Amino acid sequence: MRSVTILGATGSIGTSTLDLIERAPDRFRVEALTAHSDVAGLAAAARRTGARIAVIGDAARLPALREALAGSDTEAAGGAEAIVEAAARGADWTMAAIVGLAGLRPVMAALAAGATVALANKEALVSAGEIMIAAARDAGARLLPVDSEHNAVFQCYEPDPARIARIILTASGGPFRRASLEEMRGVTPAQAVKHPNWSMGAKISVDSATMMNKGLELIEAFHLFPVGADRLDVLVHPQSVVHSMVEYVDGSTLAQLGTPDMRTPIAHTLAWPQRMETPSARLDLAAIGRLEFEAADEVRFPALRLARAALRAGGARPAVLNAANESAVAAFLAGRIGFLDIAAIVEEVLAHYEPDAPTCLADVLAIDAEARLHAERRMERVTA
Ligand SMILES: NC(=O)C1=CN([C@@H]2O[C@H](COP(=O)(O)OP(=O)(O)OC[C@H]3O[C@@H](n4cnc5c(N)ncnc54)[C@H](OP(=O)(O)O)[C@@H]3O)[C@@H](O)[C@H]2O)C=CC1
Ligand SMILES: CC(=O)[C@@H](O)[C@H](O)COP(=O)(O)O
Ligand SMILES: [Mn+2]
Repeated sequence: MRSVTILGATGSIGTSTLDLIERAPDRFRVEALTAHSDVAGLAAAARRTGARIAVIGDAARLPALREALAGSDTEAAGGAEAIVEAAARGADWTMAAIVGLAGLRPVMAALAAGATVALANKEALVSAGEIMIAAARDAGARLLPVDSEHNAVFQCYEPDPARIARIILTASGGPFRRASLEEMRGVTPAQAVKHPNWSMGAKISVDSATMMNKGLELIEAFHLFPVGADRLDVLVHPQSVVHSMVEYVDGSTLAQLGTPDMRTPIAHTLAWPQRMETPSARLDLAAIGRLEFEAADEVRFPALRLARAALRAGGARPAVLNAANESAVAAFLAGRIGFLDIAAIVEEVLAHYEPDAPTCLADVLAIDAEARLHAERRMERVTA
């Protein structure tokens, strides 16, 4: 029986992971579940799975969690530090599905404990790339990619960069794939979170709409698959059926296909190196009929250009890009700035804040905090 921990258990990835685990109670035992504010969702999941500990990040909600878990065998804890401690308990397999840089310290703690970490939380790897990869290597921990594109590449990847010509990340193009810049100017948060193919949390849905998601994924791929930035490409594929491709020097291109259901890549990391059954709908290519592909447009989607530049520049640029983007997306979702302001704010922060490359986790956290202050100052100007 394998022990599992789910960081971000109440979110879109977290609940898909729980769904798989709860279908196979004889194979998995839940060590820890964490959430930020959703006490009811966390307590219900802990009761269903018999989790050893449930942690709520917002410490003010710990009394409510204790009450919701009264009479159960699950221990309750609260606060950001308690999430890090839960991650460090060293489950056999840990799902990293906290959204944003808030997930970085828990991921690093899980890696330091030598866990196998299934990584959905791309923002952590984007910001702390080299530091996280080195930490995993030093602890003998394993990072398995959950993000659908990276999981697809992982399934097609022969780890010899000399054999790989290109890694091609597919992108749906998001809800505004065909929209003009003028049309995008006035879109609302409700329109932006309506992804055409995937059901996901609000932040990543907005990232898909700006295509910053694909930019973050380029940086994520750079760290997971060391073939060099020049061999990473993006291709728009509106159906999200081909999840990504690896082109080899002999002209072979391998792709992984499936219906857009994250339970498939999650199950791949949960059972790896074996396979397990999932309830994901099977692919019916005859019913789909045709698959379409087109080039990405970095003029209408400047976030992609900014992320590519940050990837090429390296150093602190990806951490600054990510922090500014997280701040701007939160402001957009709160109705404080417009949709096109997101990339504009990120570009301005990148232009005015150029710290040295981080060499440790504390550096990454400091750069992240400072970049958010820069973004906040600029957003105050936009909204004044
Ligand atoms: N959804 C998807 O299909 C995919 C997601 N990803 C990545 O996976 C990650 C999770 O995405 P998704 O599941 O969509 O996000 P959701 O917003 O649905 O869920 C986020 C989870 O993180 C918790 N959380 C939020 N803020 C904090 C915080 N400050 N401290 C601790 N926990 C926190 C939430 O708790 P609470 O519910 O209490 O707020 C929730 O459990 C993201 O990095 C995303 O980019 C990658 C590929 C696909
Ligand atoms: C499910 C998943 O992995 C998301 O990252 C998804 O890829 C988002 O779709 P976009 O291709 O629109 O960014
Ligand atoms: Mn993805």
